[in-house]
Order: sequence, then structure tokens, then C-alpha cells
Amino acid sequence: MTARLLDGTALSQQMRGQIAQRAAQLAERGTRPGLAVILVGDDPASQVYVRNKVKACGEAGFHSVLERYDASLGEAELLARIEALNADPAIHGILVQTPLPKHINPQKVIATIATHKDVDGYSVLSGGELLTGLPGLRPCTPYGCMKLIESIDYDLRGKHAVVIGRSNTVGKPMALLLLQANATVTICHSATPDLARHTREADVIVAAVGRRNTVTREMVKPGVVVVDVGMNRNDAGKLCGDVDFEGVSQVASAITPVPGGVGPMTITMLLSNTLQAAELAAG
Ligand SMILES: Nc1nc2c(c(=O)[nH]1)N[C@@H](CN(C=O)c1ccc(C(=O)N[C@@H](CCC(=O)O)C(=O)O)cc1)CN2
Repeated sequence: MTARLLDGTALSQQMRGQIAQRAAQLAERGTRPGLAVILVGDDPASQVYVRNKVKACGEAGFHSVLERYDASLGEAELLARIEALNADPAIHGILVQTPLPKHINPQKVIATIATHKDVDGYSVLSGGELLTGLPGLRPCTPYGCMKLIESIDYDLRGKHAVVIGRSNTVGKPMALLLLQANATVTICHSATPDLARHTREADVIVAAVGRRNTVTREMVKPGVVVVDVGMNRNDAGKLCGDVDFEGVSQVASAITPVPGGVGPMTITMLLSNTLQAAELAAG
């Protein structure tokens, strides 16, 4: 079997077109969705991501501001800046790019962002909304993974989904979203003995560990749907995920590539969340 490609670039293009249309309708009613992106420090990958976020905003007709600060920015100054953006009516979403410099506590930063502007969906309140099934802003990467699975009309009801990774930003919210879609969910992590025992039983695998070749062909059953959140470099310096794409795509029914899978969807869901926040603010 050769797997169907879950193409995040194509799905993003389609979804961003729809988001731009909705943004234009909202703008006609007097509200232009606005996103503030804050970057502290000069991490090269983060610089690319924030640039791409601002570019995507422009293409969707959103207002956006990019605030860049030196890595020496004090925590109190950053929190004060967030408070000001919380009070700014032109801003519907606030995002602080991670990783942050060591002297800044990311939990404090996230807690300072107003819940209704928390377009990363990282706050304790946003997490609680997800946990309890209340409407709210969902973390962009797992939300994007769900859209990729939905894009092939895959019915998760009664399916066994295995999530590899238990981070607050991907693994845990991913498991909750799959649960909400009526899948039976197993979360595996670094202390799970015999990972393959679990992945071989899976109808759906979401790999989010940050280590290449975590999932190989012998570890999956034929027909499995595989979503690869990993972003690693191989020995040749080429971008690759957590899944051995060459091997697993021979037996899977659908699989995301890296690059071009989950990554672009992360930015698309950020636009979607910002639009949702703006629509709510507009009433
Ligand atoms: N505040 C946040 N920080 C971080 C997030 C986040 O969602 N919010 N996620 C990641 C980084 N990230 C977005 O910020 C992100 C990562 C990767 C991509 C992407 O499109 N990747 C491409 C490949 C890019 C390349 O060539 O290097 C792909 O997979 O096709 C988008 C966004 C950590 N920080």
C-alpha cells in the first residue's frame, strides 16, 4: 500500500482562503482581525516562524503587529507589554513565540494574556475549556492535526488513537481532541516500555516527541493514519519528522509529510483562532 498524503500546504491554502473571506465580511462590519506577535531574543527558527505568521496575517487581510525584543528584556517589562495589548481593542489575539529566554517564566507570560486573546490556546483556562468540552481557543498544532484527519473524512469514533508525547502544547491537548471525537486514546511517552506494543494496535498515530525514526514500518499496522508533528534534522541536515516516512508510507493509508504537513497547519489554525476571537469580540 502507498499512503495517501495528508498535505498540510494544500489544506492550509484552502482554509486560508476561507478565513480571508470571513475576515473580509467581518471587516465590512467594522472589525478587522488583529494579531500581536511578540518575539524575545534572536532564535533563528523563531524569527522565521514569526515572519511567516505576520505574512499569513497580511495575506488573510488581518491587521498584525510584530514586536521584537532583545533577549535581555526583563520579565516585568514583557508582562507590562502584554497587559497593554490586552487593553488594545485593535488586537484580538496575542502570541508570545516560544522558546523564551531562560530568565522569563513562560507560565507567568501565558497567564498574563487575556483568555479571550489567547490564540495559542496555552493558558490554564483555555486548557480547562478543552478538558471540559466548552467552546474556546484550541492549541494550534493539535487543532491543525485534527483538521488534517478530518480532511480525509476519517471517522474517529471507536478508533484507537495513540499519541506519542505528553507536552502541554501538543500531546495532552491532542489526546483530548481525539477523545472529544470519540476515539479511544492511549498516550505514550518517554517512560512507556515497549512503544511498539501500543503503536501496532493503533488505527491512528500522532507522533510528537522530537526524535527521528521513533515510528518505523515494523511498528505500525496496515492502513494506519499517521500524523507527524516532529521537526528534526537528519544526518544530511534535511528536515524530517518523528516517523520514518519512507518505510511507514508503504503500509499506512494516510500520512503527513515533513515538511508540508502539520507545520503549515499550525499557522493556519493561528489565523483561525484569531478570526474566532475577533468574531466573538465583534458580537
Ligand atoms: N507561541 C508559539 N510558539 C511556538 C509554536 C506555537 O504554535 N506557538 N509552535 C512551534 C513553532 N511554530 C510556530 O510557532 C511553527 C513551526 C513550524 C512551522 C512550519 O511551517 N514548518 C514547516 C517547515 C519549516 C522549515 O523549513 O524549517 C513545515 O513543517 O512544513 C510553522 C510554525 C514552536 N513555538
